Amino acid sequence: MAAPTVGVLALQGDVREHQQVLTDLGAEVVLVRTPAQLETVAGLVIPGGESSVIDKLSRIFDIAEPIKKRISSGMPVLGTCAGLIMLADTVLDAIDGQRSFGGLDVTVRRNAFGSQNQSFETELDVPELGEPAVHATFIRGPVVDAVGDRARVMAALPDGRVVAVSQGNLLGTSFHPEMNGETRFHRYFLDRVTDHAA
Ligand SMILES: NC(=O)CC[C@H](N)C(=O)O
Repeated sequence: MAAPTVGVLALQGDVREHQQVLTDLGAEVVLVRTPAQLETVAGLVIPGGESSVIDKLSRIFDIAEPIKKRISSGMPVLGTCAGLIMLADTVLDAIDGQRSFGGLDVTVRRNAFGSQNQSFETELDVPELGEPAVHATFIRGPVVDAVGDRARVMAALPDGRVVAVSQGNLLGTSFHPEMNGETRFHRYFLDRVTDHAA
């Protein structure tokens, strides 16, 4: 089967890191900034960065509504860190007027682990992905404060704080798998893309 064509939302954030992982996994990658580019992709990665900026630019570029429509119609999406915030139905500690695309039945709290210099890395058990544990980098990441009926916890820290969730074709992580040579989340995403296209 031909390699799936997937997009990385390229308004702001660590776009290149995601592009690299996806390309290494054999996907065709389009950097998405316009609704026309969005139409060419079968799935979308929303990178880490600053969610309030991604939100603002997505509205300026008139791509926020088209993304919401694609999410409602089942397009697979992987969001990391700011990307998870953009996927969450409810965002706490949002900057004034900040909106998300939504889709994931969760409430996230921005910057829940403190400031940039409180960034940390840890080994995270993600039962669905098996061994070895995921080496997870947290950089001013959000925490998932509440998980609604439609969403599912994929991973939590030992203290119980939820840091990875999925719902149908949507997957969000508080951390940055794209920064550690971790490919299993992107594989999971690409599998959803292949299944959705079938
Ligand atoms: N590394 C990140 O993506 C940080 C997310 C950022 N704190 C935000 O609110 O969007």
